[in-house]
Amino acid sequence: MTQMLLETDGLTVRFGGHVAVDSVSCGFRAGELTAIVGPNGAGKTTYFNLISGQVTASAGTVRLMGEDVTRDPVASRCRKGLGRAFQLTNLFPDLTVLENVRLVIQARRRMGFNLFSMASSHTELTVAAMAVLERVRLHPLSEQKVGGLSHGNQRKLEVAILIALDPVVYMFDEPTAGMSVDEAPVVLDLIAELKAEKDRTILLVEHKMDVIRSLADRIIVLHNGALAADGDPATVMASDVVQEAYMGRDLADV
Ligand SMILES: Nc1ncnc2c1ncn2[C@@H]1O[C@H](COP(=O)(O)OP(=O)(O)OP(=O)(O)O)[C@@H](O)[C@H]1O
Repeated sequence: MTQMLLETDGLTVRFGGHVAVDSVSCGFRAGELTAIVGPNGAGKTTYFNLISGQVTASAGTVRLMGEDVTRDPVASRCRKGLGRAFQLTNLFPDLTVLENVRLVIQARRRMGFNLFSMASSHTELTVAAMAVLERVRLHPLSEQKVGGLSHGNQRKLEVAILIALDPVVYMFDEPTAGMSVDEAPVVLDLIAELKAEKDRTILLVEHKMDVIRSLADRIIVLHNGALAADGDPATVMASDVVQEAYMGRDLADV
């Protein structure tokens, strides 16, 4: 059986008396893109926050390649291979697009700053950073300051930074939100390329059905914080649970 890269087991968080994520047990395999769907307030973002470490679990576990990371802070999970697009954008607005990506590659390789100043390593890092920028079609803007980028290009840069980190688990929160119609396909094609690499797993919180249809191998549905459905897209989309959830009726009646 393909290895589970990420697993949550009984993952739960309570905010006061409210259970935002309710005992979610789920495994994510290499080569699989899982869309996480559900109505507003279902717990999708909170589930992502629990996995990436922004929110601490009240109960349950998160395992990354078999290792329990439930108590690890965000940065530690990131080093161990968990990559979430927005959390990584500690972008330096006064540095260029290229410099931002180059710093991430440098940090990943744990090279010292003295090495950075050496011409050979600097050139090698630049080549690697440019290759990443070409993948997101940002290479023509490599010398632009990040602070001056359009919203769509900043989102692309988030994806570039994520690729530069080379995680085993990619987490995307509505990756094309706010992008123009000609910008979105670049990011969606890139996610499809990452999926084709087969040795990663990709989690996608997404509301747009056309995006889900084109990319997802599997859909999980959260409702009131709990796992309401899990399976292949055709079956899940046709299920009562999804039909009812998206029509806003109470799932308790289904
Ligand atoms: N820090 C918090 N403190 C208190 N309640 C919270 C907190 N974070 C989330 N919640 C609540 O948990 C529930 C789940 O919220 P969450 O944002 O995860 O839903 P979602 O499925 O991502 O919704 P949307 O699609 O609107 O983004 C909501 O009722 C929300 O109000």
